[in-house]
Amino acid sequence: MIRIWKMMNSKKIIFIVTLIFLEAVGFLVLPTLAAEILNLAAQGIETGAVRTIGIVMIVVTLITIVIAVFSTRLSAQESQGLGNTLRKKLFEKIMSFSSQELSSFGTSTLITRTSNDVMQIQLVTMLMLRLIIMSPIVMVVSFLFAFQREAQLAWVFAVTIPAIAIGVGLILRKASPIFRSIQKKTDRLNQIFREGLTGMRVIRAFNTTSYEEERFDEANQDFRDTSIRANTILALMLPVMIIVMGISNVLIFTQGTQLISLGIMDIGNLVAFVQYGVQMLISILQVAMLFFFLPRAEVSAERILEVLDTELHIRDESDVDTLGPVDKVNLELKDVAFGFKGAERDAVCDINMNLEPGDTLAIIGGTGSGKTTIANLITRLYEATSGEILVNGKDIGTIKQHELRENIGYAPQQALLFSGTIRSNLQYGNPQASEEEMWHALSIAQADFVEDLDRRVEAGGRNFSGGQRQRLNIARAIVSQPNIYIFDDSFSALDFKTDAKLREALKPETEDAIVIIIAQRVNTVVNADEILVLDNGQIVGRGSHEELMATNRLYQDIVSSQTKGAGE
Ligand SMILES: Nc1ncnc2c1ncn2[C@@H]1O[C@H](COP(=O)(O)OP(=O)(O)OP(=O)(O)O)[C@@H](O)[C@H]1O
Repeated sequence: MIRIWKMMNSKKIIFIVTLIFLEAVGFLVLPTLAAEILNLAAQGIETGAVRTIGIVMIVVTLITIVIAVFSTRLSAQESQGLGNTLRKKLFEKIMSFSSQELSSFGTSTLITRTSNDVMQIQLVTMLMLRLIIMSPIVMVVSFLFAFQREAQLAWVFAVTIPAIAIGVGLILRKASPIFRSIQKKTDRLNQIFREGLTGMRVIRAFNTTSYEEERFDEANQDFRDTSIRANTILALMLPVMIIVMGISNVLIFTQGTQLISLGIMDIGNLVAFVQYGVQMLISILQVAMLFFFLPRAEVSAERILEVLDTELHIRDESDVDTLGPVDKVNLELKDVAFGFKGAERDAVCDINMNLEPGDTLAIIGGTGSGKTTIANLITRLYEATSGEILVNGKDIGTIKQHELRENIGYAPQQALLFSGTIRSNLQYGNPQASEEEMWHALSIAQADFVEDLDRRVEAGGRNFSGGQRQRLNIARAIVSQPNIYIFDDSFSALDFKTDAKLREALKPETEDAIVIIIAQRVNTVVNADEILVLDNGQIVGRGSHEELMATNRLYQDIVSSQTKGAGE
């Protein structure tokens, strides 16, 4: 928590503390002034002095109110600002995560950490700035004022303060672990809710809606019961406070009236003393309240720092090399292998290829044979476990990730669009793309369904069909005019005719570029300069369509299974 608080502007915090100090002194001076009025009135002293003190009280109150409003506003600004900084840092960090880090956390918890956990920190920071700073000041100043008013009654605090401290301490001990667990339960609730939302179609198709509802109800009830338990314990604070205040007042009044009857004490001082006593007890209670929220915020802080401290698996080294502004590149993979953490065998191994500008390479293979993994290795979304991937002779691990990816136009297997417009989606590929370039890319991608670049795109592109999304993804890759095109199963939803037309239109566009086409369909790969046949992560055949037809058993099987399928 301290590490997170250190992210705040220390000068502003000092300023806020000063304002809060003035605010506390302002409010606490009032009982003393009121006591003076009562004392003067009891002694029958002329009204002029009483009026002067009254005016001073009004002025002090007004100034204190202005300070209070100002300091509350600044505290809110600072705590909101901290939330803002945390969300920004988290977002930037998560955006730099590789697939490995993303899957090790999971999407739900990352969302909870960026939203709910940050809100907990904001809340506690606001409380901290107001209560934790205000309360000790109020306690000390109240004690000093009370002591100055009547030193002989100050012993009452020796009874009441330990009593409230013990009561609050016991309650805290019981409640803290419960508050800690609430955060974990929030996570679980979010996870189930998210799974339910994203998997809604599958849930309906498999008729498992009631099972999902039960799962959600269980987590929801668990969350509710824990929250009720925590709040029930929290509610004990009030009776503790009332009892201790009652005891405090009885002691002060019985002792105070004796002192008054003995002529040692004035009536005004007794009233002021009672008010200071109440202020002190309220301050203790306020600090205690903060301790209720603190364990939850502490857990939130740990969870946020866990994300921020995650060591990036793939990152730019400090002495990064540069490709420079190039309009042609060659790409070489030398004995590349990659295995997922914990997997029994490598997802791909012994991958070799050497591609020059203008080359078209196709990769074909069954499900899970490692095609997408190769694309992810070239784009450096995965880091090769061994071997080298070279662009213009430079290892991609030594080039800035941003620069590497500037040279790659990638149409992923799961065509993804962002909420916005078709224009904004195409500009993801190239922010400077002109209207003409965008229409040109759309026409190559055979996206003839687009009539308006400003047509709305819903989140994930859900208002487009799978095939339309694919074509827009292809157009986005073309708009970026890269030196390396990677189409990962991007033509699978296109009919044979459109697939052929698209590849034909793409040819003049990619004369100086490397094109890698990943596909399961023979028609899509048949014209490539070279076809790699992948099986279980290994290249089991390479050559042109004709060469493979003559020599490669697996390729022959794929072709015959597809021609049979087409003939049926
Ligand atoms: N995140 C992951 N964690 C662990 N293993 C994975 C992960 N992603 C893929 N794999 C495994 O790696 C292997 C290669 O997967 P890859 O996605 O490259 O196959 P693919 O040839 O593209 O398949 P498809 O044509 O079905 O998309 C598969 O055996 C798969 O189970």
